[in-house]
Amino acid sequence: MAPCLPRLLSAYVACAMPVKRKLAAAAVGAPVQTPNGSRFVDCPVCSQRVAHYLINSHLDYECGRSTSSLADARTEATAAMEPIKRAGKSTEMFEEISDDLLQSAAHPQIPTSDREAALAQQPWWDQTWKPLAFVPSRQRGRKQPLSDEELRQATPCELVRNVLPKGLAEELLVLLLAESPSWQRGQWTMFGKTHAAPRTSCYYSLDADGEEQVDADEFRDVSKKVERREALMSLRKAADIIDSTVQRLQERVWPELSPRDQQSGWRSSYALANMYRDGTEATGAHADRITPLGKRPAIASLSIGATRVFRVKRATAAPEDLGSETAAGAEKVAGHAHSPLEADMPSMSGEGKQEETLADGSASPLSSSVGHIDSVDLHLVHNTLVIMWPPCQEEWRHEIPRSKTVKAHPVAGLARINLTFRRLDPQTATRAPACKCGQKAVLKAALGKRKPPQRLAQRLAPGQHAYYWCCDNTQTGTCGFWKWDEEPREQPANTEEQAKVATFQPF
Ligand SMILES: O=C(O)CCC(=O)C(=O)O
Ligand SMILES: [Fe+2]
Repeated sequence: MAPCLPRLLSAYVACAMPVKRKLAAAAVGAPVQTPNGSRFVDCPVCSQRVAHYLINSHLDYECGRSTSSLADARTEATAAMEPIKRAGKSTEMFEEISDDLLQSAAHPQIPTSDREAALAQQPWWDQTWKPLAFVPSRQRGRKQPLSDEELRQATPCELVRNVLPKGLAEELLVLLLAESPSWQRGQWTMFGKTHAAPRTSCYYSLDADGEEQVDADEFRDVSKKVERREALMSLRKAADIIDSTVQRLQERVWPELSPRDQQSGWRSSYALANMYRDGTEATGAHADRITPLGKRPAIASLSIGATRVFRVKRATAAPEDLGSETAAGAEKVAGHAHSPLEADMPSMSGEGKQEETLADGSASPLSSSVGHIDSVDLHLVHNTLVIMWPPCQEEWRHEIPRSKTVKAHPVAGLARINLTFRRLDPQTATRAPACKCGQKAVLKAALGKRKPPQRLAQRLAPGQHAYYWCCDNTQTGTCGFWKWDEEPREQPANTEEQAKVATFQPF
């Protein structure tokens, strides 16, 4: 009987958890609004005052669990260091991260809204609030700084500084630095030649919902070489905070979101981790594949460790739209050492090919204050989140260029770890047609000269893109399969009333 007890207990806890959360959520009173606009609720279990959008995360990870989460964090850290010790390498760097750091991960979080409110009171040019976004100036060799607001207006990207509590960001960094030696280098074959990605990667599952339906390798964002693992506890904690952050900010870009995100609030289902050991490792210009994510995905990208430049550039048409498929595109991809398996289309950054208007014909949203901007460099310091809102994957490309001047992090040195939190869309992934090679076709947004036929154009709402499916066989060459996607986006819920109904409720 006795050996069954722990199992029974854990089964009880697993069953009781959602009940505890539901009961507790039902008992949460109306949020209290502070003069700076932050909203808090009192936790009905431990009475702690928590930012209202963090109550679920608090109930799941924090409430009454600080001692056990500290113990869990220690166990995880020790386990993560094992492979390094076995390989005879020094763990000194990790041990420098003292108990204090692990303990701070178990302390109640500083409500993000409070911290943001305090930071927002400082002008963005203040010493402690350095600009992180720059428009490269080709004429004078000087870069023009952008405020975070200007960045939001000029691109579909948004920066969130200090997104995680400090202790959690450092705990995550230490754990992932320890894990990363076992990550894989993606590989892809092009015209019979195999290339290795100039970085190592790993998938971490956060929510298995629907994953089993799209487990086929062809839906993966990167090469089949890259493994998928269960997320570590600290990664789940981070994902929770990132989900809440994205949900809190999504109101501003409401009409741009996919109907699914409008209805249920964005939340991540997996994270793709990348490790760049130093400035020689990179990611070439690409857009993330939308086949596994659905149209108009939002992607949240966390940087920890060394500071690297993240460059976003307006996309022109896909190479095939410009009639320059294969050789030129392949060369560009090889030049960036970037896998076409993870890129929807190679970057066509050549000046003169840039469009003056967005793909839907509308003018750049920021023409008035910072002008039409084609390219922005974001200096991603430790613990910064970049949210790529739609239509970033449709109309822009992003990259981490190689660099000789990487700003080191005290713990990670020149190494940077990136986690892109993504939401799987099993519906889009499973309706992909098969191409003539017998593989699943991939979904792409039509840009530039590729205009949809009248019957499809009529069904598209203003600003909505047309999409097409095409063969993505780079190994033995494309079979030429190509087909318009006949399923236009549902009407977005863009009236105030609809928006209210559909806005994600924290519980
Ligand atoms: O490292 C980064 O910030 C970008 C990574 C990326 O674009 C990707 O994994 O698709
Ligand atoms: Fe990407």
